[in-house]
Amino acid sequence: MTAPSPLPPPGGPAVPGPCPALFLDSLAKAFGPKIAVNLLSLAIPAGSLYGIVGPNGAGKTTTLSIATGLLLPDSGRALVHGVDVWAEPARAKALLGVLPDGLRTFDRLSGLELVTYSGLLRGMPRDVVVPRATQLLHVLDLWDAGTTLVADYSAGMRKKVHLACALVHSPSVLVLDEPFEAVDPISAKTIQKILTDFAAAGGTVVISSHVMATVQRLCTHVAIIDRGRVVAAGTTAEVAAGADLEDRFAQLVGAQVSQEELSWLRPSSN
Ligand SMILES: Nc1ncnc2c1ncn2[C@@H]1O[C@H](COP(=O)(O)OP(=O)(O)OP(=O)(O)O)[C@@H](O)[C@H]1O
Repeated sequence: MTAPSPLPPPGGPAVPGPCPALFLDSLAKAFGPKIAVNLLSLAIPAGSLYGIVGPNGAGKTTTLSIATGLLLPDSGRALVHGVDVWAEPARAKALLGVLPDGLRTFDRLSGLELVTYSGLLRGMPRDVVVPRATQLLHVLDLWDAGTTLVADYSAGMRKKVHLACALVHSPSVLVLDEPFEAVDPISAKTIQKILTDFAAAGGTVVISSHVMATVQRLCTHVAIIDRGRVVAAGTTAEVAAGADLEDRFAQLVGAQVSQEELSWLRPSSN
């Protein structure tokens, strides 16, 4: 077995150009005694499709929430194309499209109403937002839901309609927390194509995911987060180092599949 090549330093490789699309600078966040994000730094290049992976509780959602202005850090900065998310929230948020984890939204609306409302909130004219919302609902296979309220959507449908809300204003940087969770395989492929096309056109996509095969196939770059810190970051090929990303992940976070047997877990005979 060949030894894996040395990893690029945490924080990622040198970024081409003067200004990363998203720059996280020494972010820290604690919830009481729990340190969720521990001086985390990461530079996400413009035009990249950047995967953020890590074990449960590693701090991914907390990091992405800070990066998108949804959660105030204890210290550190997050810059979107050089604009400080906390110093200039309106300017920074205009550049962002966000799919937060466990989003609570105005779900007593139909899909068309919700996506249209998102665009209007972003200051888009109605005659631009309605055709875009309509097209997004068709592409994401939600149009047939018609007047069904988002509150009555399935989990996967909700994920897709919130993705449509994140896309409708055509932002520069998309930050998507678990975009493929609960989504059917055909819709997942559609979403992957949307994201790949968006990045090819110069947009930047940041996704968190637990599906290593998808991250390895889809993402140009990846960061592995563990205990609130970046343990590896760089191009997907650099981080995978010729191995399966899943194996590298396990190696880097020191995780092992539990061998403990649940001897009591047997189909009962009566
Ligand atoms: N609002 C909160 N109050 C208290 N603790 C929190 C809060 N949000 C997150 N935490 C804690 O911070 C840590 C990081 O949580 P976070 O949700 O960022 O992890 P994650 O990497 O997104 O996990 P997962 O992969 O399971 O979604 C966890 O230990 C979690 O319990």
